[in-house]
Amino acid sequence: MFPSSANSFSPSSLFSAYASLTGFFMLFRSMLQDFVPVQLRNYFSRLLDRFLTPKSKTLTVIIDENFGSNRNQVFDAAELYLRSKIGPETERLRVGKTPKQKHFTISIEKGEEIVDSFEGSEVRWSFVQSEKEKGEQVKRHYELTFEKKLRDKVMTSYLTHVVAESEEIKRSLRVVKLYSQDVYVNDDDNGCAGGNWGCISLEHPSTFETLAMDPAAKKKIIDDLDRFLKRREFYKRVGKAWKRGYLLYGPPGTGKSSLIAAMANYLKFDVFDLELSSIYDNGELKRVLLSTTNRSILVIEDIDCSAEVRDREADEDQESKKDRGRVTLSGILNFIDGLWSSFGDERIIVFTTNHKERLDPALLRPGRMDMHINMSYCTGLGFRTLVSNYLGLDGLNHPLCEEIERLVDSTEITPAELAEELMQDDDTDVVLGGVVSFVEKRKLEKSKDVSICKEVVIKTDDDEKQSGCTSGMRNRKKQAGKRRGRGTRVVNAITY
Ligand SMILES: Nc1ncnc2c1ncn2[C@@H]1O[C@H](COP(=O)(O)OP(=O)(O)OP(=O)(O)O)[C@@H](O)[C@H]1O
Ligand SMILES: [Mg+2]
Repeated sequence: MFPSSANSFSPSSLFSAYASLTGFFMLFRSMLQDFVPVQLRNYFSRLLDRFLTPKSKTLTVIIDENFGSNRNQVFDAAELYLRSKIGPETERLRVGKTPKQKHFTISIEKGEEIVDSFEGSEVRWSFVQSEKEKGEQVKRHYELTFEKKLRDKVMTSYLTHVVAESEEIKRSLRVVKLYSQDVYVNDDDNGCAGGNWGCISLEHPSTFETLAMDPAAKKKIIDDLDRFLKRREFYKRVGKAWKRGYLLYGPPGTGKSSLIAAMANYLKFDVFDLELSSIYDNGELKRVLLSTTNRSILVIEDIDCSAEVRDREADEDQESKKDRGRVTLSGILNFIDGLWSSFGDERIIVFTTNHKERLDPALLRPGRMDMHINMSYCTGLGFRTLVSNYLGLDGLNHPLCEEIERLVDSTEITPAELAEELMQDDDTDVVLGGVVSFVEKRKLEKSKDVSICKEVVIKTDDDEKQSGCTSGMRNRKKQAGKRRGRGTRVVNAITY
């Protein structure tokens, strides 16, 4: 039927060979359709495909936007993670912003590819979005492509890394909230948790960089916070609630509230500002505290000014008389390290006071508050930080700064007072000249004050006892100026 050699091919013989071959395949196909079941036919067709299609060395993982009826956590994590991987080779991006967002949100456009490397291996991401059909929702997914041999590494370590990194990014983008019982706004769009707390965004600009404080003490606090965050497993192992307590004490205007804001901005923890005087009794305290959220800082300012929590023995007497309708120190201690302390995770509790000596020893006993931080009068180094904050100046570069630092070191003057002086004029020389006269005047006043105090020492003590708390926290702040210059000089000391 076929010619024996290539030389003997003629157009007519070729045509007849082609016709008979085609006839054979048509006959074979109709026999196949008539006698071979469809499943077997499909099987052979797939087998043939497998042998004929060249083998791919890569694997592509599809990450859909939704997982069942829920959002797919890996998709959301990839969306955030890939924002940080957008490089100069990307040609099309999407940008957007809601009225409440502070920053633009940038994401990759469909069809764009991003190359990422992880422990020396390369993976490729691309974003795919289906065209919108009538009545259908747009479907979006990421395709993650990598060499097949990397399958285990990508599916375990790499995806875990993507999720962890995205959590970190989320944390850094988070807007910190300030919760209070006195605020009636509770804007869910703003990410406020429910409960009986009102909430606004914490716009306090204080950070550890802007805080005028002894650098060593500042570092100790930052290290302590870092250690606390990393110790989830440790707290579990030793059977302790994952909490940390700080007692901030020192004269008015030395930065206690600023330090709390700096902590919140550093950790991206919300702040719950608890005004004890607005709480009716221990029962309400319990309800209020239980509605606080994880990763938060509970602040009780001027703890010495809550008369009920100054003396626990008196509390106990009162309790025995079934005197209800007030918050007691025992009620608070129960939440610090009593049975109720184990509620929630990653909680920080901060108490502030201007009069540590007036606190109940039960509050001060070792282990109750983990760190006692003395926020004291400004030091020369602290002044240098203020100069950089307020004048944008390296203190070493101005001839007056050295003199002021020396003066500040030997005078009891608060960072708040110096901050006020540093805002008096736009001209740096005028401002610093003003600071010199202000500090010198204070020094003089102080030396006169000491001689007067020596004469009327008993009266002054009484005054001190009566002043602080009875006038209430807010009034006390107004009095702060009058009481400037009192107290011992311990510079930002920390005790555990
Ligand atoms: N250590 C500091 N570093 C930088 N700025 C400070 C510092 N201390 C005070 N200030 C400035 O003074 C203002 C008042 O300080 P802050 O409210 O933090 O003091 P406080 O110790 O909480 O006072 P009070 O005991 O009256 O509550 C701050 O807004 C800030 O501008
Ligand atoms: Mg304060």
